[in-house]
Amino acid sequence: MTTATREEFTFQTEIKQLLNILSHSLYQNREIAVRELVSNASDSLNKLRHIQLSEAEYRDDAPLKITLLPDATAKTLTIVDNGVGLTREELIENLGTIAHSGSLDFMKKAAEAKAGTHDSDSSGNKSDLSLIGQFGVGFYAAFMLADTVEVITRSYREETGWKWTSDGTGQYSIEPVDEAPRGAQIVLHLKEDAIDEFTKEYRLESIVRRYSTFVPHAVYVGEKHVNNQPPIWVEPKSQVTPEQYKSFYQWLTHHANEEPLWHLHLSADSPLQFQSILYCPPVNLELQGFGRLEHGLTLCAKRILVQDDNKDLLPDYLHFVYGLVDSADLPLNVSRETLQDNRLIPKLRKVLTKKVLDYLAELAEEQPATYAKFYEQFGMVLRGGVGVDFENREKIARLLRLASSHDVTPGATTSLGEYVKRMREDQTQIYYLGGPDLASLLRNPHYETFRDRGLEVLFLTDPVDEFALSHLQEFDGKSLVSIDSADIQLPASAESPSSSTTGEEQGGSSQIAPAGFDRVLEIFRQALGERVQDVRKATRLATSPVCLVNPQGSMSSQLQKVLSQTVKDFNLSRRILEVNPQAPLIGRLATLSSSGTNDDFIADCGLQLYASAMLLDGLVVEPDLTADRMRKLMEEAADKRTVIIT
Ligand SMILES: Nc1ncnc2c1ncn2[C@@H]1O[C@H](COP(=O)(O)OP(=O)(O)OP(=O)(O)O)[C@@H](O)[C@H]1O
Repeated sequence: MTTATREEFTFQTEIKQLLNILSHSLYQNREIAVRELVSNASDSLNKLRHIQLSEAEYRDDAPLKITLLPDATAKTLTIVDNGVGLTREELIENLGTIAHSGSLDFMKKAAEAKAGTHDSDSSGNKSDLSLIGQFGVGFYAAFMLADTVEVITRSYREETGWKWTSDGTGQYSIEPVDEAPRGAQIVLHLKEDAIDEFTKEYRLESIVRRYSTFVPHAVYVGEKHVNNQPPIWVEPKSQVTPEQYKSFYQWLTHHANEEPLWHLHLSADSPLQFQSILYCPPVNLELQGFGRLEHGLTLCAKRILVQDDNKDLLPDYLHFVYGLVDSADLPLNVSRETLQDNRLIPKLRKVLTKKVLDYLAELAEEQPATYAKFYEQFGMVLRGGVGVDFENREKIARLLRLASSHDVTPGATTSLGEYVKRMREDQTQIYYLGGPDLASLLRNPHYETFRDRGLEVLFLTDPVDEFALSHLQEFDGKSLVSIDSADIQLPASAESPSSSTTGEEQGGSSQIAPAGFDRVLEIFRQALGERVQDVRKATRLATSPVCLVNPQGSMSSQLQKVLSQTVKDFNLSRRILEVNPQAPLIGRLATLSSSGTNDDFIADCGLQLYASAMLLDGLVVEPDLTADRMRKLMEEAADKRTVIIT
């Protein structure tokens, strides 16, 4: 018999806010309250099972189970488990403060939904509140159904129990009780409008089937065992119906009414024994403004849950994959802590990663439309793997989809494999160019010669793709080069349609430079000084007067631009200014250079052409000097026009 008496406590402020949202705004989602309470009961049974495995004194013969007991007369629904239970301190700590991520996450989403920041869900047309059901609301969901909630509990470590009571407004009380079986009974004193629905056994059965079929413990409604299906991941693929795959997905993800984009059912016996079902959701919630999802994979040992959010079983660039992995090679009493040192995990990760990447390659080949949908949603995450997973980078590179000059229809993409198939026989490099959008890339001076010679260029409008390709360096034995770099080698077979654009270095006929061209180069060189590494005759321009080339081995312009915006004190590499002797402006400057009086004007043109070329790469240099020079050049041009008129 305990001597302590009833004590009153006040909820943490965040809980008061949470309770307020729950009891008012989620009427249509309130069946998830049952899911949350069953899930908590299941967690508690998992904890007890783990303790029983390692500590003999807590073992007994009672089967672990969860029971839902509706009582229409008492207007209650009670969820009973014989798990670990809670001590008085645990009641205060766990049910009086928000210390766990699920409820906090929920609060954030609910606040966003209220503010109308998101207006569509995964299917693109329902209210955002349905999305909220995907986040663990936790124990407080009980107040969606109940006016008053009682928790009668006894911890496995104690002889006597406790009763926690609250009406969900601001306070709760705790008092000792003598008679309490081990575990917890959550008694929901149902709200008037919930009594009818949540005291009907058939209704509760259907909720349990919908949300809790795969809970790894027996769930009863009254006397009836409701979730008595075998775990589908241990069944042969041929025995599992599409409906079962779907409901397992919905159970794992909490994404009610959603079908996965694809699933992968794996089974292996040696050298590793495991079964697994992996799923890809149809949409990437991270693209819809939700923060990074941290779900991980569910890990089981011989069908018994070990961890429900293991993030070591797949690399980060596959973190969008949901699923379950069950291995008989894993000891049952393994804990989160000892798992980190378990040598099986890296082995499983290696196999699972390979299987997912192989499956994606197969999907791309056999169901290109589904793969395109997948890539649209998750390509941005996947491609990050090129830079971090050395072992699989070629496999990931094969999965990339990029825009290309081969087909410039907006949205059209190609793969590196397809590019290589279209390459000329004597082409040794894969060409790419980064820029802000397709329209600017098509107008980029560097592209001119490739366009004229019919050489395909990959257009990278997202710097992440460029980072991926620059990490990759090579694909299928061909080096990947940005066409604004000096490392470019054009195939001899790609003779320009007009011999004038074929450069000396490429083995074509040399461009005939007008008299005075060398003098122009000299004046440009002097004017630009340290700004550039060199000024030289262009070998790759058709009509533009100049272009800036990145010296051998340095980063592409686009990457430098991104880094200069993000890295403090980033030094742009000095580039080479290539001057096109065939451009009318350069021809005219060459003629003017015969008289020394035009040197200043030619120097100004050189500086201005350099500033404009940098501008095309999105970089603004010396804005004050550039603006002054522009004004001066315009004044000169205006004066000339005045002379002509008068
Ligand atoms: N039936 C139960 N038996 C024992 N402890 C429980 C039970 N239900 C809840 N708890 C305790 O209360 C805590 C808070 O539960 P709640 O459902 O709000 O969050 P959670 O399950 O920890 O987190 P999340 O919902 O984010 O996964 C749990 O972590 C657990 O310690």
